[in-house]
Amino acid sequence: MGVDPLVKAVGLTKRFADFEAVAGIDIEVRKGEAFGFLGPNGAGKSSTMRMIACVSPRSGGTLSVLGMDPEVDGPKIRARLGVVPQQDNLDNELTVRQNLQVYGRYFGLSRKHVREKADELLEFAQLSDRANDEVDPLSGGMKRRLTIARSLVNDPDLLLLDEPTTGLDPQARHLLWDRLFRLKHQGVTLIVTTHYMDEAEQLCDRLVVMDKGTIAAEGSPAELIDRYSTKEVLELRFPPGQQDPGPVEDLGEWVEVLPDRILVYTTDGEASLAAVHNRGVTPVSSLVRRSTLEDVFLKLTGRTLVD
Ligand SMILES: Nc1ncnc2c1ncn2[C@@H]1O[C@H](COP(=O)(O)OP(=O)(O)OP(=O)(O)O)[C@@H](O)[C@H]1O
Repeated sequence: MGVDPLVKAVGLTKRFADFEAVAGIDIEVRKGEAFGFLGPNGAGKSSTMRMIACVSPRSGGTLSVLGMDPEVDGPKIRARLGVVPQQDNLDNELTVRQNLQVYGRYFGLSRKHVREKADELLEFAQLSDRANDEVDPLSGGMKRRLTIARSLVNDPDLLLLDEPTTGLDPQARHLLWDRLFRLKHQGVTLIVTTHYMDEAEQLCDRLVVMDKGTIAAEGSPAELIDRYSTKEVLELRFPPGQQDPGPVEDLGEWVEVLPDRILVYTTDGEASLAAVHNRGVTPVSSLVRRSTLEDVFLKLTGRTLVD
């Protein structure tokens, strides 16, 4: 017998006037997994997250979160969620520690409990040495870690993260992923939205590829790559205006022509590259790499994730 999913949506829809931002999606998030919504800006990821977070009513379909209906039991559900919004909304006039403590008090937790929890979370967020500093001068990465720490004050059953690393530099992103990875290993169920394929690959056990309010595909990162792409990709760059795919069209299973490069989808990148050279075709540069979720998105939609 299966365990009931923490989130179950059937035909979930969000309309703004006559525009359908979420066009009837079905999802199931299971306990303990890291579930992702991968898609470009405007795909409907945040709109979906806001319905799950019980801050935006659905326009149609059914939705169950932690076994309850957000329309009926919004406050009860919210008390058991941790929410990391796209934009940090920390209180800049309070110290790092006070941000955690004040938030904990909202949940009606005792002062003693909140004090101990704050110490634990400061350590987790690697912010113990900044505990008494104000929030404003912190780096973007530190602020994000504090927002995540704050979302954990009530020991949530489900953590929702909307674009957790957008705007952070690579080092800050890796540090954040490491923290989220730890949470995952502690058994926290995560739902993440992202338009970064590397983030989805790093964090998600299972994800849906979202585009224009609908779900284009669902699976683990490896399954999706296996189903919608080839093992390897040969990237070729040509001088501006010379992106004619003709000479390489038959060197892989299929070829995608982007404004700045040609992608040859192939089982053996080095063999395809050798064939390119044998034909006397000379790209400015070439690269053989493994397939990623970006390739999956391109195959499914004909567009790239990040413009
Ligand atoms: N309050 C609103 N009123 C009208 N349209 C909205 C509103 N909120 C979102 N939309 C539209 O709904 C679509 C989906 O937006 P949503 O924010 O859910 O996408 P997203 O995938 O999360 O992208 P982003 O990462 O940019 O937030 C967009 O076209 C957006 O303009």
